Amino acid sequence: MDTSRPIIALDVPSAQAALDFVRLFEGESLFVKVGMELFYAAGPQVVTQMREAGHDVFCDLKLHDIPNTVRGAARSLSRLGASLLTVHAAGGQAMMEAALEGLREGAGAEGEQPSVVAITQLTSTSPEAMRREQLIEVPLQESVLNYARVAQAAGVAGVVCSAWEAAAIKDATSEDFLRITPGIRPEGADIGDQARVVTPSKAAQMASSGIVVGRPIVQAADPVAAYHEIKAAWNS
Ligand SMILES: O=C(O)c1cc(=O)[nH]c(=O)n1[C@@H]1O[C@H](COP(=O)(O)O)[C@@H](O)[C@H]1O
Repeated sequence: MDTSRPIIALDVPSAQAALDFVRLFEGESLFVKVGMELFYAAGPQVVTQMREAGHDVFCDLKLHDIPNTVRGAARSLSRLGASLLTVHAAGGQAMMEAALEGLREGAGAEGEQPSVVAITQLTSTSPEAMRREQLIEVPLQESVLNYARVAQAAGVAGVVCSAWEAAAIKDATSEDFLRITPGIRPEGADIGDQARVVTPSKAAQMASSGIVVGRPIVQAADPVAAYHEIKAAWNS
């Protein structure tokens, strides 16, 4: 999994819009994220279409339900050819273990399976909102670290977090436990609904294993130029 490429969040409303977008990159292999908006509009085949167009796919459906249901969902998703799949750590260790079982069942003994990464605290969640709405009294980083430890105990490949928490997670888990970080904004870019944001170059210094970038690329006047600028900063 080549995470020297920023993962582009393809938050667009149709398969056609997704295909039109990746065609702008003329032969360059991208790492794209198919999230709820695109997956629910275009169906599972959009993942296959992206694979056939030569791109790696992060399937971001943030599974969060009882273990049996998540196991079935993961089984259904296992053969699409995605490299990464998200679940919510808040669903618990048994739920994350069930996701891994479902993937194994769906892929068969030899089949390639996506790596599972667990959402910790969404990057749109501020420390104040976490305290007020989730009634979590410890500092936000403690909550994220707790989810990371539970995710590691479940056997998943890593977590999704803000770059602000990446170094502490690396220390609390291991170097190879993935820290995928959305909430990326180039200097001066509109933050929008994100709460915990970091620039691409700072994310690299802060021990992120991979960055996820949506609007700063997808809604840029020149998405190819924006992508290459962010990629250069991330790899600097
Ligand atoms: O799982 C994710 O990718 C995710 C987790 C998280 O905590 N925060 C977060 O922003 N994301 C996703 O990352 C992308 C960020 O998009 P932009 O804010 O447009 O860069 C969106 O597709 C979100 O769904």
